[in-house]
Amino acid sequence: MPVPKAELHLHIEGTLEPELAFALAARNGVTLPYADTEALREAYRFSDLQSFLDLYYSLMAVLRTADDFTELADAYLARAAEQGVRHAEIFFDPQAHAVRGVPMGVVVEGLGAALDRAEERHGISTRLIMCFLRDESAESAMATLDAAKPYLDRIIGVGLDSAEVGHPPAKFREVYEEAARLGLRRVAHAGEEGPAAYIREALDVLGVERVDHGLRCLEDPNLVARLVRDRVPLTLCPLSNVRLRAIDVLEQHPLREMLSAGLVATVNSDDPAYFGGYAGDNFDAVRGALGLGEEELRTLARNSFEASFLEDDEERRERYLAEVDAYEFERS
Ligand code: HPA
Ligand SMILES: [Zn+2]
Repeated sequence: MPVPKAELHLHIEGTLEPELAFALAARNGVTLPYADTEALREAYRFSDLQSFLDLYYSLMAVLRTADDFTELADAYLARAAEQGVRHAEIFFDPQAHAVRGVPMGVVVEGLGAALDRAEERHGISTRLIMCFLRDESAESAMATLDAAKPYLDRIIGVGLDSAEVGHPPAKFREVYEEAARLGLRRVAHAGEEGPAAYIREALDVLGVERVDHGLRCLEDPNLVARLVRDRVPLTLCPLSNVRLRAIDVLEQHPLREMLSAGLVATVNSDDPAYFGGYAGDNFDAVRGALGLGEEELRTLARNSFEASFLEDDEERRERYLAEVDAYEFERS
């Protein structure tokens, strides 16, 4: 069994495997512009974030009913469990569904049905975080937050994703202020393709508690010092970074330097159906490419639970951490 871990950066729509996409397309009478799953996989060659997002949004056309979302989440949880995931904080993109006429309630109820039985079926505790699309307007984000109000018993926080450059965090100041008033946790993608200044802005203006990606913090030593001092976790996604060309090859991923610098780095899968691997695959890939040792892997696993939003269940967090401490790595 792989090392126990929490997954903190996972877009549920990015877990849509080609086989399920075609099955849902057939069920819902949607025609996909690909002959078969193989032809679809051929399209998974990305040059940057936008080239991925174009495909990611277009494939969502197959997700129509609450059952579709239940099936999607259940398939993810089954795969995650095989890879040692014990706790998952799952993103979803309500605006990408609302524009297609699939309302918030359908998405949340559908995902919720899978999450409700995740513990029993897959041994995974879960939380749900809704993301705003940063290339849409702040007004649209605010309307989305409003639409989520009947479902806040199921949603623990807000995030910010989609095309980063040209859409700095400050655009969403009021939305995040309102989210804070509602008692929601706050995270945001920053420093994936955008500059280190966006990471600072996410901290200063949006009050985020965790930074998704945060890769480019290394360009600003003062920012790194601050992230270390305040123990702000970064949810890194190594295979994603290679597929979206944020870095050239995995061997050049700065994860090891980040750990040495004392950053609370975590390893996650982002959009595993598109980027070549789930959480455990990301651990294995960095272990191989960077030659990480047992203590570094244990630190990554511990960090994932420490960075998780399990404050309402500290007993569980302690239990997971004890599992990590007791874990015996296979020598390779
Ligand atoms: O990797 C990502 N970055 C930004 N937005 C996203 N939406 C899904 N995946 C991503
Ligand atoms: Zn992401």
